[in-house]
Order: sequence, then C-alpha cells, then structure tokens
Amino acid sequence: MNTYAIEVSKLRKSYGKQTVLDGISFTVAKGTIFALLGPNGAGKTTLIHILSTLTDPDDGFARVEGHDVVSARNAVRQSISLTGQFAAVDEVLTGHENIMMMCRLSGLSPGESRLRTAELLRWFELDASAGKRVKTYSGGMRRRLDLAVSLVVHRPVLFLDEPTTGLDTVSRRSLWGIILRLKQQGMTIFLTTQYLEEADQLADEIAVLDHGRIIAIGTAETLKARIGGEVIELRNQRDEIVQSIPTSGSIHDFQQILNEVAPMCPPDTRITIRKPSLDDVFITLTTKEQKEAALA
Ligand SMILES: Nc1ncnc2c1ncn2[C@@H]1O[C@H](COP(=O)(O)OP(=O)(O)OP(=O)(O)O)[C@@H](O)[C@H]1O
Repeated sequence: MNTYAIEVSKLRKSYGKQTVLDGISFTVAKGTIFALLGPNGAGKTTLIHILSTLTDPDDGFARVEGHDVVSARNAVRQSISLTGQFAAVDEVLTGHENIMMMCRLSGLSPGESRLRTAELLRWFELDASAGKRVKTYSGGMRRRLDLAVSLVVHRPVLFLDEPTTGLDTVSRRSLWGIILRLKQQGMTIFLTTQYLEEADQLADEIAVLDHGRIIAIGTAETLKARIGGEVIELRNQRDEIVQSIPTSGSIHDFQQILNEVAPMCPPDTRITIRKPSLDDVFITLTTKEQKEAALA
C-alpha cells in the first residue's frame, strides 16, 4: 500500500519567462500535516493549484493518493478538499444555508444534509451564529465556515492555502485546534503559510520554499538544528533586543561570543538564551543561498 498521500517529483512551472516552480520534489506521508513555508510570491499557491488539478505543471509529476494530477484529474478531485486564501462562501446566505447548499450540491439527501450541517456547525463552533448572514461574520468565523463547507464530503487530503492569513491571534489559535483535530481523524493536511510559528505548531514536516525552490525540508527540530543549538539575545534596559547571535550551543562558542561583544555593551545589557525560531531558520537559509549565489 502506498504510504504517501502526496508525491511530487521534479515539478516545474513557469509563467512566460518567470520560473515559479524550479524542479521541486518531496513526499507527504498519509495522516500527517505538511507545511509549505515561504514569503509572498514564492510559488506556494501555484503548487497548491497544481496538486489540486487547477493548473497543469510544465514538467515533472505529482500524485495525490496515488493518482496523477494530470492524467487522473477526476480521481484526484475525488480525494481532496480545498480551501483557498479567500472565503468562497455566499455572503448573503446564513452560515446554515451555506453548508446546507453545499451538502445538497454534493448529492446528500435533505435529511443527510440537515444532519451533516448540524454536525459541522457544532464542530466549527458556529451554531450560535448559524442563522446570521455571513456578511455579518468576523474574519475568523468566515474562515471556519469556509473550512466547514469544504469538509461537507469526507475526503482523505485537505489543502489549506494560507488558512490563517489576516486573522487575529485568538482566531488563528482556534483554527489551529481544528486543523489538529482533522489530523487526529486521519486526514492528511497540506498547508501553505507565511507564519513560521504556524508551521512550527502544526506541521510534522516543513518545506521552506524560496523563489520556486525548496531550500530546506524536515521537522521543525531538524530545521532549527541547521542553524545551531541556541540563539544569544542581547537586550537593553527597555528590554528591547539589540542583537541576536546564533551559536552552536557549546560553552566555548558562548565564551568566544561574550568575549567579543561584552566590551562593546553598556553595563545594563542583559543576556537571554533561547532555542532558534523558524524565523531564524528562514533568515539563515535565505542569506546562505544569497551568499552562495553571489560566490557562484
Ligand atoms: N496565472 C498566472 N499568470 C502569471 N503569473 C502568475 C500566475 N499565477 C502566479 N503567477 C506568478 O507566480 C509567482 C508565484 O505566485 P504564487 O501565488 O504561487 O505565490 P505565493 O507563494 O502563493 O504567494 P502569496 O503568498 O502572495 O499568494 C508570482 O510572481 C505570481 O505573480
């Protein structure tokens, strides 16, 4: 049995002269959360569009649940749910009506539709506002409704394109909880994000996409390990970070760094030591890439 929900090999896509995906390869194990992390324009949406059969690749191949995204388009569509960056729900209808409509469009009977709608409203904590028109919903409620609508029919793989972009911290955390529960139910989730913390919190595996190329792939821990064990932060008296210095974590490294920086610091400078964040990883990886490109 195939253990991969998604397999991508040497995938390429260009628009005119612009190379958007430059030969990327990776696999996603079934029942896991995979995060594709990258800045604006890195090619994340293009990859989701290819994997969900909305766009064809120029070269390479991709399979979802063992089905080729070009030659077995329909089988792929039967295997996936997709939630894009912009809510695809009808603003004039209520939350209840939106889910009911999708249930009926998906072929459920009126009775099944009522049951499924009630279940999804409860699950996404939308029962209290089920009778209100969507145009009165907050961003977080819309995003939850959007996800609920895309999950009307059970599918093994869920694509989420920047699911929490623009949401406040509380709404973001509530969506994270829902995404983790979907994984517990056995779904494979492929999400794109610009938030390093999101990838860190949710993903079993993270790929860092930069200018159409995967510049790193692994667990949050292995990615953090690539830039060393600890980061030394120097803070001024207002508790603002004035310098962050990656270190290997060894005592000799600390000693050497302190010997170098201490003579230049005001006496009230404080020092804290923390594990590297994914932000550090991204900055380090992209800077390394730029340096290597400049040397080539
Ligand atoms: N249909 C298209 N025609 C021409 N260029 C496109 C098309 N779709 C995407 N692009 C270009 O491809 C590049 C990658 O876009 P993509 O939307 O995949 O990036 P992204 O990482 O999802 O960014 P964002 O977070 O802003 O959505 C961008 O420069 C974009 O302008």
